[in-house]
Amino acid sequence: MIRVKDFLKNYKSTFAALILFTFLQTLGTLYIPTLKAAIVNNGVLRGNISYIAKVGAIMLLTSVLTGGITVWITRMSADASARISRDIRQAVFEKVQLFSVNDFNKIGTASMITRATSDVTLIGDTTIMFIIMLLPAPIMAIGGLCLAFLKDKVLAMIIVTTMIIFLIIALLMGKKVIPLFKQVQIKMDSINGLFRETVIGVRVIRAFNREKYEKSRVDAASSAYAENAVRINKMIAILEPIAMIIINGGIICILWIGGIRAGAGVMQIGDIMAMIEYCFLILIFLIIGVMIFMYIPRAQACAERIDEILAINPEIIDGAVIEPEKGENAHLQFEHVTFQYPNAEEPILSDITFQSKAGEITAIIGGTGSGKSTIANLILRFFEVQGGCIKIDGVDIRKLPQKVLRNKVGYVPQKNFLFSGTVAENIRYGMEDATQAQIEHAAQVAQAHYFIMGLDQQYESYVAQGGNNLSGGQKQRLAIARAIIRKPEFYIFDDSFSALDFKTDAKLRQALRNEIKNATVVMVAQRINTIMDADQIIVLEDGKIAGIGKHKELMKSCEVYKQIAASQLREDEMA
Ligand SMILES: Nc1ncnc2c1ncn2[C@@H]1O[C@H](COP(=O)(O)OP(=O)(O)OP(=O)(O)O)[C@@H](O)[C@H]1O
Repeated sequence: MIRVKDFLKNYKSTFAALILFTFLQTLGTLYIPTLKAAIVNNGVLRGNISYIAKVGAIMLLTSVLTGGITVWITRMSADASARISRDIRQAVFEKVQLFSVNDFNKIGTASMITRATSDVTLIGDTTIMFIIMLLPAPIMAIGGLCLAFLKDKVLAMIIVTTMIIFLIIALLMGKKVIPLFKQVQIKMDSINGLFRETVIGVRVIRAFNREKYEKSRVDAASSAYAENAVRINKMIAILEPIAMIIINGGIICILWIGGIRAGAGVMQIGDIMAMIEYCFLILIFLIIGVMIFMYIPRAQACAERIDEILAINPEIIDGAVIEPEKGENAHLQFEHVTFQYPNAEEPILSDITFQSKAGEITAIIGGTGSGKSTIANLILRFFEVQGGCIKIDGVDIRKLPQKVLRNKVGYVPQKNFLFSGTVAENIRYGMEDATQAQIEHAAQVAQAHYFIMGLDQQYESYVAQGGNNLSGGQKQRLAIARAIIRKPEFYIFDDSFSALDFKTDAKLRQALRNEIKNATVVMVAQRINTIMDADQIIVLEDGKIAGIGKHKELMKSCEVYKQIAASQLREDEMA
């Protein structure tokens, strides 16, 4: 199983180069106070101008080199951060493409979005902050202390003491802040979830005047997030002045004891200056390091959340049969299919058996919640059956690669979903290389051409995300055109004509008849009028087949069908 840390391993050589250059940059930074001390001790105090010029030139060169290295490190690390985030995001996206609906439910849509966006960014950013801000801290501390001990052991001990005091305070704070950091992304999940719901459901919220209620829910989630952030920031805000007090305390001690030692002739003025700079550099780098260190558990939590996605073994696995052979077998067969949703107490479908030949229309009708859409979803293998099997040309669909299976199907879902883009792009979604003529033909069959021509920019008119700038019937017709353009072997219309008026419904079915001659059609419907001329009608009741046959047969033999018909048809139509 691939994990987040494996993506970091791909950048081993970049990290090695960054570590090496960070080491050189830190040494360069430390070398400057050493040179300054030499200038003061041997140049300024002795009036040796040529020494000042010589060492000054070395100092200038060191500064330029260190600056150059810093620019390189910043550029390389930003580059690596962006690439790491890209790699992780791509892997998450690829993995998610294999998920069944159940697999999606294990994480939840809102959390999935937070993980694929802000969690990934945070991992990339923290990796880089780790290299350019945290890594120099120990190098600076060890290098700085070595140089300090070489100059004067007593003053070096002052630096050690300030470091220890600072680290104890940082440790105590870390214990409080780190758990708060771990909470941040979880709180972000709930904000994302609520925002998503309120944006998608904005019309219902307004229609029911529930803005206040929704606002209170969003406010509660945002306040929880803000509270957490405020507590973190308060801690960090305290850390900085404390660190400055410790640094300045250390510098005062160095000046005081250094002054006494310089007076006694044990050390020189330049060395005291160098010690002050070492103390300052070590502690500043330690403060930055500690702050970044506190971010690491948050990034770790993000990595664990992404690992959770990458670790999910997709419930639905591809089979190895590439193409079922067409023979004597029915095009579509359901054999004693039983299905139960996860966490449901009872099966939604029990012992469903029927078959359909190429060129036939099989309609499914039944009460709300009787399992009609579930049958459609099972053909597409969005879920796995628990008992029996579904066959295409005699081959169990579990033996087919999902791509092969779904390439055969033109699916019009119950909830029509369109993508942001143009009308033409939305129809072309069914067939990538469709020509304009094919697009227009599909739209004509779907009875969409007329309304498209009435739009401002016709086939180039803009469709908003989810198709929100179109009416229900217009969306439905575009979704039908998107399925028709595929010229598939199977059509699944899941209650796809419900938003159409009777006249358009009839015209569309007439046009479809000619278009789908050799295809197998499964048509879920609520209206008897829509399915009356189907080759076979399956009547579902509580997930079981209550009757199967043509309209006239069912009107005689199936009580459930008769009841549905009686509720929808006039007496003369019933007769
Ligand atoms: N993803 C799911 N998880 C759990 N239960 C589900 C899920 N989808 C549907 N169900 C349940 O399965 C039953 C059948 O749902 P299905 O959508 O197949 O009914 P339907 O006959 O198409 O209904 P309708 O005509 O109202 O669309 C319902 O009781 C529903 O609550």
